[in-house]
Amino acid sequence: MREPRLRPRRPMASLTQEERNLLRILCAPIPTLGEQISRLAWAVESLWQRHIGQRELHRRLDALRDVVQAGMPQEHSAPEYAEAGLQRLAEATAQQANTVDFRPRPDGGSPLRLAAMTPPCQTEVGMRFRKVHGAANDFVLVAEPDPGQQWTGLAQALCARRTGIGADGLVTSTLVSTEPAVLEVACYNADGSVATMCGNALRCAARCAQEDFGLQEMTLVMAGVKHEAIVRDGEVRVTAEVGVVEMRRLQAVHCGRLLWFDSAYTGTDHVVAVVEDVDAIDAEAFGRLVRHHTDLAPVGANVSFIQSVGRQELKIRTYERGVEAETASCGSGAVAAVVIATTRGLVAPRQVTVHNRAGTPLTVHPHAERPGKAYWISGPVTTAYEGVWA
Ligand SMILES: N[C@H](CCC[C@H](N)C(=O)O)C(=O)O
Repeated sequence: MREPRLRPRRPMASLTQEERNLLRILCAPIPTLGEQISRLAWAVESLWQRHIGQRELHRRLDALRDVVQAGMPQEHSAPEYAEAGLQRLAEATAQQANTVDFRPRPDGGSPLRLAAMTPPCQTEVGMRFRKVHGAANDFVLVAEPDPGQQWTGLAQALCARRTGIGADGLVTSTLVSTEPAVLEVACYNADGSVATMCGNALRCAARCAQEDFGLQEMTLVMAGVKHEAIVRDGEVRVTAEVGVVEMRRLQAVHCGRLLWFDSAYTGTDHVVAVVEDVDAIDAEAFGRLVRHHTDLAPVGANVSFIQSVGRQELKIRTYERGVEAETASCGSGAVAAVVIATTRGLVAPRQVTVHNRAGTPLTVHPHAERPGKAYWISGPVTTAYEGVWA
């Protein structure tokens, strides 16, 4: 009988890491019944956390939303609410537009005559402009513009930071009547798109109307919507209308955590997320991703991150659609932030100070006659310089 040839045993130390791992698995002691039960319990628990837990979380959030909605007017929870809201806003807009008197005035002060009286923007050397900013949201403002001018391409050229004047947007302002004082104001984003509402642009237009015509109180019509404006004590305030508000409009993942964005229409589209620390957010990169979120397609939205920093105080950062960058402040965004913060119970429905990147806070307070439907946005406006675009 042949002797079995025994291979010399390799000492453990000479085994490779892979072999050692394999050995550990093969030689693992059979788990006791107790261990088997606890492993099963662990698997069930992690399954619950991952799937059922999420569902439970959503159930609780929905229940919470039901509680919040129970306190809201009945119509807000109906599915038709969003559509009805849009309809109401469209009607209100049409109505408001109709009430602006563009007809020639009996005293002969027709809009045309007024425009002829005011300094036209075109000079022999080029187009006169002012560089104005409302809490560092900066604009090229053209007063009494040429009515035949096409603005899309020109807005892009003027707003270009390296090759133009550089601004977040272009504002044109035309005096329509003096009694009552009404101006037609248009705002174009830096990419040439039309902004249907821009709180800071309106504030800048009001300041320039005060400089040009001595007006202190006036109506500004932007995209067919009337806004009240008051220039007083170094502050300029304008009104913003609030349309549809939708809580938990969309969800996005930030640093592995789910973040809800609520939306509020304040003349233009805004989505707002409440975060613990606005400074820890890359508002430019994350804002851009959310702005292009499929749930917001095709128009997208302005994206704000807000933080509660005390009683009636919020901190905000805003990525602006059309500027396609983070801006230093945003008026309609501040209103959207206050609307959402009020709905979520972070602030009371009174005046709120909104601290922005500019370090020049805007204050937002409910319109006394239309609480919940309109807000005042106040803050300073500065004319940096004037020039001629040749
Ligand atoms: N900065 C503006 C908002 C501009 C909105 C614009 N980016 C748009 O939605 O097209 C403000 O002070 O209200």
